[in-house]
Amino acid sequence: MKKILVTGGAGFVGRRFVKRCLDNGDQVHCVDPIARDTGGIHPDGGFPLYAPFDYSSFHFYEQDCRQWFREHDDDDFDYVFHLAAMVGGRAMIENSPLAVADDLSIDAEYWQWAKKVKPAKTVCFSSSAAYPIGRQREQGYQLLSEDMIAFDDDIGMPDMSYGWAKLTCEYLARLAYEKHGLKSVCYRPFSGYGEDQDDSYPFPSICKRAMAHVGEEKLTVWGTGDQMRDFIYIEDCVDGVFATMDKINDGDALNLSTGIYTSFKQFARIAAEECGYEPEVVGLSDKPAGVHARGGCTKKQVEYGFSHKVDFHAGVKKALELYASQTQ
Ligand SMILES: Cc1cn([C@H]2C[C@H](O)[C@@H](COP(=O)(O)OP(=O)(O)O[C@H]3O[C@H](C)C(=O)[C@H](O)[C@H]3O)O2)c(=O)[nH]c1=O
Repeated sequence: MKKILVTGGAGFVGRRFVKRCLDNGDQVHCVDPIARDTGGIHPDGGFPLYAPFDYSSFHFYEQDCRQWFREHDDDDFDYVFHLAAMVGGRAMIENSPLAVADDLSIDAEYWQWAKKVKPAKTVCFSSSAAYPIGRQREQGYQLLSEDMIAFDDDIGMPDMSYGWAKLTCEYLARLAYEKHGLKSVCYRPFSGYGEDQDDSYPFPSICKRAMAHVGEEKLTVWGTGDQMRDFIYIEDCVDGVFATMDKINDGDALNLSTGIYTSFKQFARIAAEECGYEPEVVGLSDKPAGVHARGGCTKKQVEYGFSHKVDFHAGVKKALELYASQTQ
C-alpha cells in the first residue's frame, strides 16, 4: 500500500486521482478547503461519481494546503499529486486574476514543504495555459509542443496570472530537482472535460445548454464560437499520468492532449445533434473567449507510451446521457 497525498483532491481532477489511488489499494490523504468558485465538492455527502468514505483508506482534511503543510511533516509519502489551485473557468481567469495569483503562493509553499519532508515523487499539475499566447493567435497558431517552453531561452507570455503561476511552478520543480534532488514530473493538460465538471467550464455548460434549448433555432456559445480547444476526457488524463509518471524525474513537462482542434461552434453542433436538433450556433461576443486556438502536440506523449482513447463525440454523448438521467 502506497501513501499518497492529493492536494486539491476534492476538485474535478483531484476526485478522479483520489478514486484511482483508492482503487489501487493505496492510502490517500486528500487536502482541500472546498474554496468558492473552484468546483471543489465536500466528500461528506459523497462525490458525484463515488463515495470516498466507502474506502477506509481515505483521509480528508478540509483545509488550505498551505496550512496543512505548516501542520504536517510526514516524511513517508510515496507520491504527491499536487493539484491545489485557485482556478475556475475562463470567467475566473479573466475577472479575478489576483485571486488566481494565489497559486504562486500555493506552489512556493508546496516546494518549501517538499524540500523539508522529501516526498519520493511529486506529480505536478501545470497547464497548457503556461504556453506562450503568441503561438495561439488566429494568425499563425500551431500545435503546442513541450519544447516551446525552454527555461534556458526566451520564454514568451503565458495566459494571464494563471499561466504565470503554472509556468513558475514548473520552474520551481526543475530547481527542486537540481538543487535538492526532489523527483517530479509536470503535466500540461489541455481542455480536460468530464460529466462531473463544474458548470463554470464550457463542457458541462454547453452540453446542458444544448439540452435546455432542444428544438430552438439558435444555440449560443461565448466569443465568436470559432475559437478552438483540444478537449481531452479526464479519464484519459488520469491514464496518461499513470502510464508516464515514473518515466520522468527531473521536473520535465508532458502535454495531456489529443492534438485535435474542436471549435465551440462544432462542439455545440455535436451536443445539439445528440439531443436531436440542428440549431444555428451563434457567438455571444461580450463573453470572454480566451486564446483563439489551443491544441497540444502529442509526439512526446506517444514516445512515452500514451495516446488518448475517448473520442470527443463519445464523451459528449456520455455526459448528455448522465444529465438526462439526472433530470428524470
Ligand atoms: C463557460 C463557457 C465557455 N465557453 C467558451 C469561451 C471560451 O472560449 C472557452 C473557455 O474555456 P475555459 O473556461 O475552459 O477556459 P480556457 O481559456 O480554455 O482555459 C482552460 O484551459 C486551460 C488549459 C486551463 O488550465 C484552465 O483551467 C481552463 O479554464 O469556452 C462557451 O462558449 N460557453 C460557455 O458557457
